[in-house]
Amino acid sequence: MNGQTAGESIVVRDVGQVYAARSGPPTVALDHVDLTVPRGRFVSVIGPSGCGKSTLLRVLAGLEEPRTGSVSVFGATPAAAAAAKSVGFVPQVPALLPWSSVLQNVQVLGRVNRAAGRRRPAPPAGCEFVTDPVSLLTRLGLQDVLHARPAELSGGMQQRTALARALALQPDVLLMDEPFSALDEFTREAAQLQLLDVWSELRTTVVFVTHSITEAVLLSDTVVVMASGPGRIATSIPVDLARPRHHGQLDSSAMHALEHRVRQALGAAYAEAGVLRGSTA
Ligand SMILES: Nc1ncnc2c1ncn2[C@@H]1O[C@H](COP(=O)(O)OP(=O)(O)OP(=O)(O)O)[C@@H](O)[C@H]1O
Repeated sequence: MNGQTAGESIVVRDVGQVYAARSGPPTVALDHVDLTVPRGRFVSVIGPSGCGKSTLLRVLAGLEEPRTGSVSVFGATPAAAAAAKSVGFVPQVPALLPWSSVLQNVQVLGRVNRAAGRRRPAPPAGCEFVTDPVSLLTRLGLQDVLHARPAELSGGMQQRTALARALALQPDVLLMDEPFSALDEFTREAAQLQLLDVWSELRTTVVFVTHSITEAVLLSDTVVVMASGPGRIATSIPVDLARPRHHGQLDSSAMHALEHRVRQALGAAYAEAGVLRGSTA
C-alpha cells in the first residue's frame, strides 16, 4: 500500500466493472484497477474516451458497486463515505438548482449536513472560510453574484458555484469529472487558479478527471493515465513541479517535459486501443 494505511488513503484494489451491452459482448469498463491516493493529494486521471474514467469516479463516489475488487475511502466503503457526506462531487455539468440563488445553492448542502446530524472537525487554521457559504463564495470570486440565479451566470461562475457547493460539505475527498471542459481557454485558466488557490489551503484529497494534458500536469501531484479495451491504468506519472502552481510555469522546461511524458503515455494508450480494436474486428 505504498507505506500508507487504509485510513490515510483512498485504496482501489483489483477493481473490475462490467456492463451488459445492448448487443455483443459485455463492456469491461474497468479491469484489475489498482490505485492509491494518499490523503491530501491531487490526482488527475486522463485517458481515451470510454476508458473508464467516469466509471472509476462513480465507484469511488459509491454510486455503483464494482463487480470485483475492493475500494476503501480512508478506511470506509465508498457507500459509507457517501452516506457520511465525506465525498464531494463536481460533475461536468454543474446541475445547480435553477430557481435558487448562488448562495442558496451552496447553503442547501449545509442544511443537508445539519439534518444528517453530521459533525465535521474544525477546518485547518486559516480555512474557516469553508464553513461559511458567503466567505466560501467570496473566496471563489463570486461575492458579486451571491443573489443571482444560475441562468444569470457565466459558465465559469456556474462551475465555481458547483465547486463551492461541493466544498461546503467539507468533504474528505473531492471527485471532479471534467469540471472545466465546457469553458473557454481563459475562463478555464481562471477556474484552475481558483481551484488551486482554495485547494492549497484546504488540501482536500482530489481525484480529477480531464482530457487536457496541460490541465492534468498543472494541477496535480500525480497524473494517472488510463487505457481502454479493457479500461485499466496504464501508468502513473508523478508531477514534481513546485507549488504553489501558476500559469507562469506553463512555459517552463520542466512543464514541457512532464507534458511530453503524459502525451507519450496517452499516445501509447490510444495506439493500443486502436490495435486491440483492429485485432478483434
Ligand atoms: N451504465 C452503463 N451501461 C453500459 N455501458 C456503460 C455504462 N456506463 C459506461 N459504460 C461503458 O463503459 C465504458 C467506460 O465508460 P466511461 O464513461 O467510464 O468512460 P470515460 O473514460 O469516462 O469516457 P469519456 O472520456 O468519453 O467521458 C464505455 O465503453 C461506456 O460505453
